[in-house]
Amino acid sequence: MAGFDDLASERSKAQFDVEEMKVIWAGSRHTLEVSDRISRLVANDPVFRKDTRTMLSRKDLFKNTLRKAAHAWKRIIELRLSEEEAAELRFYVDEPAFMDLHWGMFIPTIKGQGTEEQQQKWLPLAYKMKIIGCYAQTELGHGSNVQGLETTATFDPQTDEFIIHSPTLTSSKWWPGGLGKVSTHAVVYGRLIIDSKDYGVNGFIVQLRSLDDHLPLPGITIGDIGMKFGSGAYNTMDNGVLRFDHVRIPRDQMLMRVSQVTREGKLVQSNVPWQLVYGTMVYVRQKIVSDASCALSRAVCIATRYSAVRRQFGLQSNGIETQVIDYKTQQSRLFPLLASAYAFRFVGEWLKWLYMDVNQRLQASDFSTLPEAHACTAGLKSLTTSATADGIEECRKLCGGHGYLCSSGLPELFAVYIPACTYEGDNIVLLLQVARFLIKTVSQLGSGKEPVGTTVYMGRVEQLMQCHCAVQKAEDWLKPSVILEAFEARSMRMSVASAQNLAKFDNQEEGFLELSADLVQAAVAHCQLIVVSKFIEKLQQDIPGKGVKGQLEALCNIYALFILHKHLGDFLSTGCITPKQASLANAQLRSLYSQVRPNAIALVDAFNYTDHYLSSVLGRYDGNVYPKLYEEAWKDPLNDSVVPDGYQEYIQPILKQQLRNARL
Ligand SMILES: CC/C=C\C/C=C\C/C=C\C/C=C\C=C\C(=O)SCCNC(=O)CCNC(=O)[C@H](O)C(C)(C)COP(=O)(O)OP(=O)(O)OC[C@H]1O[C@@H](n2cnc3c(N)ncnc32)[C@H](O)[C@@H]1OP(=O)(O)O
Ligand SMILES: Cc1cc2nc3c(=O)[nH]c(=O)nc-3n(C[C@H](O)[C@H](O)[C@H](O)COP(=O)(O)OP(=O)(O)OC[C@H]3O[C@@H](n4cnc5c(N)ncnc54)[C@H](O)[C@@H]3O)c2cc1C
Repeated sequence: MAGFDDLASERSKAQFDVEEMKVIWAGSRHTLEVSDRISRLVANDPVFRKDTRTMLSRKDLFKNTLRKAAHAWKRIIELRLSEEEAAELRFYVDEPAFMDLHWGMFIPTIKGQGTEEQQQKWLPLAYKMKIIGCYAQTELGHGSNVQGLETTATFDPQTDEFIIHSPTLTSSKWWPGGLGKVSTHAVVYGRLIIDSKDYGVNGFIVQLRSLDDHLPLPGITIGDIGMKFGSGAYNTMDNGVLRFDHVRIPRDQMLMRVSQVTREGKLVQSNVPWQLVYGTMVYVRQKIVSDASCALSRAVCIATRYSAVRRQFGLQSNGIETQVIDYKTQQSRLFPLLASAYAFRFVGEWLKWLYMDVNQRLQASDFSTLPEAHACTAGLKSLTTSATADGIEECRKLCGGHGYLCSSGLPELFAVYIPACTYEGDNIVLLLQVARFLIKTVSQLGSGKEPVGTTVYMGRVEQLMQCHCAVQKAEDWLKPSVILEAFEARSMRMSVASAQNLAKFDNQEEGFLELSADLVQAAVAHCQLIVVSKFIEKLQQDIPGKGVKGQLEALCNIYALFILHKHLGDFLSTGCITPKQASLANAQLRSLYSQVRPNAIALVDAFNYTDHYLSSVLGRYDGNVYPKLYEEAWKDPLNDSVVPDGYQEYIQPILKQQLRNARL
C-alpha cells in the first residue's frame, strides 16, 4: 500500500546508523533514553491527547490546558521525576501554558537576581508549586525599550515598603504569560524611586492573587488580553494585563542581587554589572535557540515523510507516479531546512555550554564574557527563530494543499511558533544589539585589546580584508577551511564597512539609526558564521556509528552553501568570492542534495519523534497518510450531521428563492 511501502523502502536505503544518529541528535545516550521514555509516557496518556485542540472554544481550550497541567504535575510527583525528566514531560505535553513561565522565567529570575536569603525564602515555595509565578516586564506602551518602562516602585521609609503603581494606561503590564488567569505571584519590573529620585528598572516579587480564593489582592486589576493568532496554538496561554493602584510590598521583595535598598532608603550597588537585571532574558534566549531546532525539525520531519509518500506526475515503467521528494525543486527547498535543523541543534548545544560557562564565571566574579554571551544569545535567538518560522511555512507549502489542513499539524505549529520572532526581544532589535557589539569590537582592533570568543577571527582583520577564495572546482567547496574563510571574510568586511560608514557621522547615535538596515545585515552575517563554525567544530569531535559523520558533513556543507547561495549578494559585493566560484558552489549544492536524498527519511527518523508529538497525519511514522486523512475529515464537528445546522434558516430560503426566480 502507498505510504507503508514507500517509507519502509526509504528506510531500507539509509546508508548510516540511525540509532547512533539519534544519540547525536539527543546530545548523549542518557538524554536519548530520557526523552524516548518520557515522550512515550506522554503519548500513551489519554489526558495528553491533542487532536481536538483546534476545534475547542477558548474557554474549553484553556480549561483543558489547566487539566493537562494539573495532570502533568500529578504524574511528576507520582513518578518522582527528576528536574530533567519533568522538563521533558512538559516539553512533550506540547501546549504553551503558565507552567512554562513559572519554571522557565519566574524561578530562573529569583535564582539569577535574588540574594541567597531571597532564594531560600521563595524557591522552595515555587519548586513545590505552593505559589505560581510569571515574568511581568512588558507594558502596553513599552516592550523592546525596557528602560522606558513606566511602572513605579517607590520606597516608603515610614513603613519599610515599596509602593507598586501603574501611573498611566500605557504602564499597564501587558503580555506576560500565565498572568491573565493563573499566577499567584509575579516578578514585576518597575522603576525604583527613592526620595523622588529614579534609579532605573529593577525586579520586585509581588503577590497578585489570594492563595485562599484566587481573587486579585486589593489594588490589583488583572485579566487576559484576548485571543491571539490561530486556532488552538498560543491561545492555551493566558497572556495577561495587570494594573497596580498603590500596592504595598515589603522592602525585602525587591530582587537584591544587583543592588540593595537599605532600611534607611540608601541604594547600595553590588560588584555585579547592572545588566544582570536583564539576565533572565539571556537565559531564555539561549533556551529558545535549542527549541528552534525542535520546532524546525518537527516541520521538516512532517514534510520529508510526506514528500516520500506523495506522488505526482512522471509515470514510471511500473505505472506509478514520481515521489515528489525526487523533484530537484522539492529537494532544494526541503534539504536546506533539514540541514538547518541539525545546524541549529548543534549551535544550541554550544550556546547552552556558553551560558553555563558565563554563569560559572559570574559566580567567581568574572564578568568578562557577559557582553559576548548577550550578543550570542540575542543574535542566535533572532537568526534561528526567523529561519524556523519561515521554514515551518515553507514545509506547509512543500506539503501542497494537505499542508493547509489542521490535521497536517503545520498550521498550528506555525501559529504557535511565530511569536518567537517577537517575544524575548523583537528579532530586529536583538540584531541591532549584535551590531553594536560588532562595531565596538571593530573599533577596538589595533588598540591592544584582542577580540575573544566568537569574534576571535576579527583579530585577523588584515588577512580577512584581503584574502581570495581558493575554490577552483566544485569539490573545493567541501573543505571546511574554505567555507570558514569565506564566511569570516564576508562577516569581517561587512562589519568593517559598517564601522567605516558610521565613522563618517559626527553623531554616532544618528549614524547608527541611519545605517541600521546595513548593520542588521552585518549582524546576520556574523551570526551565520557562528552557526557554520559550530557545525564544523561538532564534526571535529569523535562521531561514532557507520556513515553518521559522512551524513553530518553533507548536512553541514548544505547549510553553509545554501546560506552562501541565499546571500550571494553579500559574498560577491564584498569580493569574498567570484561569480564563477558562486556557480561552482551551486553545482556542489546540487550534488549534495543527491547524496542526502536516499538518507532523507532516516535523517528525520533520527529526531525520534512520536506520532503524538508530531500530531500530523502527513508526518505519520508508518506513512499511512490517505486512509488517515480520510478518517480525520469525518471527525470534524461539521460532519456530525449530514444536513448542517442553519439549513432551514439560511440555505433553504435561498434555494426556494432561486426556484421562484427560475420560474419567472
Ligand atoms: C518560558 C521560558 C521557557 C522556555 C523557553 C522556550 C520558549 C519560550 C516560550 C515562551 C516565551 C514566553 C515568554 C516570553 C517572555 C518575554 O518576552 S519577557 C520580555 C522580554 N523582553 C525583551 O526581550 C525586551 C528586549 N529589550 C531589551 O532586551 C533591551 O531593552 C535592549 C534592547 C537590549 C536595550 O537595552 P538598553 O536600553 O539598556 O540599552 P543598551 O544601551 O542597548 O544596552 C546597555 C548595555 O547593556 C548591554 N545589554 C543589553 N542587554 C543585555 C543583556 N540581556 N545581558 C547583558 N548585557 C546586556 C548592552 O550590550 C549595552 O552594553 P554596553 O554597550 O557595554 O554598554
Ligand atoms: C506570545 C507572546 C508572549 C509574551 N510573553 C511575555 C511575558 O511572559 N512577559 C513579558 O514581560 N513580555 C512578554 N511578551 C512581550 C514581548 O517580550 C514583547 O512583545 C517584545 O519584547 C517586543 O516588544 P514590543 O511588543 O514592544 O515591540 P515593539 O518594540 O513595539 O516593536 C514594533 C516594531 O518596531 C520595531 N522597533 C522597535 N524598536 C526599534 C529600534 N530601536 N530600531 C528599529 N526598529 C525598532 C520592531 O522591529 C518592530 O518591527 C510576550 C509577547 C508575545 C507576543
